Amino acid sequence: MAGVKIQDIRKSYGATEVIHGVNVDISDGEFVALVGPSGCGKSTLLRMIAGLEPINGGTIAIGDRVVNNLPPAERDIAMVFQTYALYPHKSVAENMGFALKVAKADRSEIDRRVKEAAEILSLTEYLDRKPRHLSGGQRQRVAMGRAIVRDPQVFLFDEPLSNLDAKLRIQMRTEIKELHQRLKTTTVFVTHDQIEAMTLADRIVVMQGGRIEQVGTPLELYDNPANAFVATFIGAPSMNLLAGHAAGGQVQVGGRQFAGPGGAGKQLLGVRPEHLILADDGLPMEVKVVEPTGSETMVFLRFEGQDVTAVFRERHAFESGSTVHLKPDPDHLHFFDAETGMRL
Ligand SMILES: Nc1ncnc2c1ncn2[C@@H]1O[C@H](COP(=O)(O)OP(=O)(O)OP(=O)(O)O)[C@@H](O)[C@H]1O
Repeated sequence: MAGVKIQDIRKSYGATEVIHGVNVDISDGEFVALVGPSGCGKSTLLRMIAGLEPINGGTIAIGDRVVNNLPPAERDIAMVFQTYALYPHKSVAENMGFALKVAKADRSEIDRRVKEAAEILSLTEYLDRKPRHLSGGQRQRVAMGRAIVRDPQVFLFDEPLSNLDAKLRIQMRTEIKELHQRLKTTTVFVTHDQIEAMTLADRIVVMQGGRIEQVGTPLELYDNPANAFVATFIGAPSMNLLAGHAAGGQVQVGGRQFAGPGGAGKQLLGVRPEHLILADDGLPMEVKVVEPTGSETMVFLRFEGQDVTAVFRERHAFESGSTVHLKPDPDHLHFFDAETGMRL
């Protein structure tokens, strides 16, 4: 096994630079998720680790080998794609063993490894089937099986769950997590789904516009987002950002004062939906839509021209159009500079 060290990596397509000097140090055995909105460069970064895209600057090392100029086959990695990329005319067993066959491994060794991977992934009874006779989840497992049999130093996943329906996605997410707990192979997992990143990863790299916004454990990002972008990207529903004005150590929002971080001028008061409390001295907000999910009540509101979301553990039957008073929990406030978005 091996870690992955990414140092000052740059990537351009023609004259346009799309990755602007990225640094990430992934430990041996760690599960790291790359997240960010569409076009932020996460797939490009993954493909550079895989050797599928040339690098324009910086170095990538897997273990103690700099791999910049090594072709994919010599990097000791295995990649699982969104489309699974299975051979339609080969059986599950042939798909899973193909890379070993190409590498001229012994027939008995291939059989042994394929059987072992099939066992881990509950695919044993499907080994003779063709991919078209499998469900989406089973195909996904074959794609993972193909990666496992090679026993690589690093697994690279490029949005592997995005073709599955919601229920299967959650099931496969758990399977991937169990697999990682069992094999402890260093993993880099690209997704645009922050929940997937939160639930799977040891650490998350949040990207935007070809740059890293923040790297941290899921709860570090949730509790201490470095800026307003990370604050709203991590967590669903998103953190509310209320326009405020800072002076004399206080931040004024809607005529109420909150103990702030200091400074003067425009600031954003960040509060997560679960940290809005019903209170008579709360901020007056207009109820737009109420969504009861059974386990909780999600409420969409308007406050001084801004959209606000609140989530309650209890059931509430608020009338649409009515006014409720909600107070940001003083123990869970976040403040950001309104101009730069940086945490204060
Ligand atoms: N072959 C290419 N030629 C030119 N520009 C490209 C090429 N491939 C990607 N890009 C650009 O590079 C940037 C990063 O793309 P990338 O696919 O890595 O983003 P992403 O974060 O993975 O997005 P998505 O979630 O939509 O897949 C985008 O602006 C994209 O338009």
